[in-house]
Amino acid sequence: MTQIAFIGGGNMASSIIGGLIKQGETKASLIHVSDPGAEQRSKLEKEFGVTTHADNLDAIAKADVVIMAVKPQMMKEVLEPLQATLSKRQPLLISIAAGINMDSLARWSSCRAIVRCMPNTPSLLGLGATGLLGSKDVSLDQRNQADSLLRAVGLTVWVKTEAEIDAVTAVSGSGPAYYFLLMEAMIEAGKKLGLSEQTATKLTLQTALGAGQMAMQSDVGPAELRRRVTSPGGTTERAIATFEAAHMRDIVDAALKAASDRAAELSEQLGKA
Ligand SMILES: NC(=O)C1=CN([C@@H]2O[C@H](COP(=O)(O)OP(=O)(O)OC[C@H]3O[C@@H](n4cnc5c(N)ncnc54)[C@H](OP(=O)(O)O)[C@@H]3O)[C@@H](O)[C@H]2O)C=CC1
Ligand SMILES: O=C(O)[C@@H]1CCC=N1
Repeated sequence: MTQIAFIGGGNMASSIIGGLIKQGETKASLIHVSDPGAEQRSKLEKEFGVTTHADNLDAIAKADVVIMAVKPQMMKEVLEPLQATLSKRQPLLISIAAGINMDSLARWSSCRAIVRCMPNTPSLLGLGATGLLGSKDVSLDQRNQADSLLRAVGLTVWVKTEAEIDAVTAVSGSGPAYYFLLMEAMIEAGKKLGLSEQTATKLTLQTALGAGQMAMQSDVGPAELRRRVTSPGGTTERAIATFEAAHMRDIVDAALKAASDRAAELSEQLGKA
């Protein structure tokens, strides 16, 4: 049975661990997590029943799959002390870090089989979206292993280049935050129009859920679904005209370009180390 080590047990690791266990993809007893925070370790143990370690080497001792879930800025200093062990054991190394390229991961870990992936936090609910990219030495079995781990927590999409991983980061890795921002803004606007915070929140969240489900289940695209809400001469038309006049599409375009550029910039800066 596949033993999985998570190096770093923060937000994204917790979302994936929670998803894996809830979806029954793996048993908690097969998951080892290392994190420097004693409080964080105890939270992970209580919440998910996984085994935790303060020392990263203890977490990877028997791992078949090592999932690197530390901040990009920490990756080099976390991987290098593990290099001798990783080089000897050659587990499948999966990195979820934004902006750390294959070349850096290979240099710092000495692993041959590497999968770079970009998940997102709704993985916790089994509703994640993950883009994956395999190194040339990843076997078909290892690709399938990475795919089934991430598929257990949502949708998976394989891409062919690191630039595409940066684009995935901009669209779906960071994406939940954009929707949360829109929700925050709608709640505030609803309050200004006289709704209580509780009512504005309930309506906003249910509308987001409904719109998402409808877009997923519909045989027509978002543009047509939007058109069906927009009665000629009605209320939606005025709201949409206001968004368009404020160049909302240009704002979204610029925001996603900024996220993707930042991933490439991190890759360049941190890869030099
Ligand atoms: N959050 C998200 O939505 C997404 C994040 N990612 C990627 O996931 C990675 C983690 O991000 P996120 O979960 O948000 O960040 P967090 O800060 O929540 O998690 C990182 C964890 O790593 C721990 N850590 C720090 N130093 C070490 C070390 N030496 N050894 C082991 N663990 C260590 C941190 O502990 P402490 O806090 O005590 O320093 C923290 O608990 C990043 O690379 C990010 O790019 C990818 C997709 C989406
Ligand atoms: O903000 C970040 O850098 C990470 C990567 C994608 C989502 N969170």
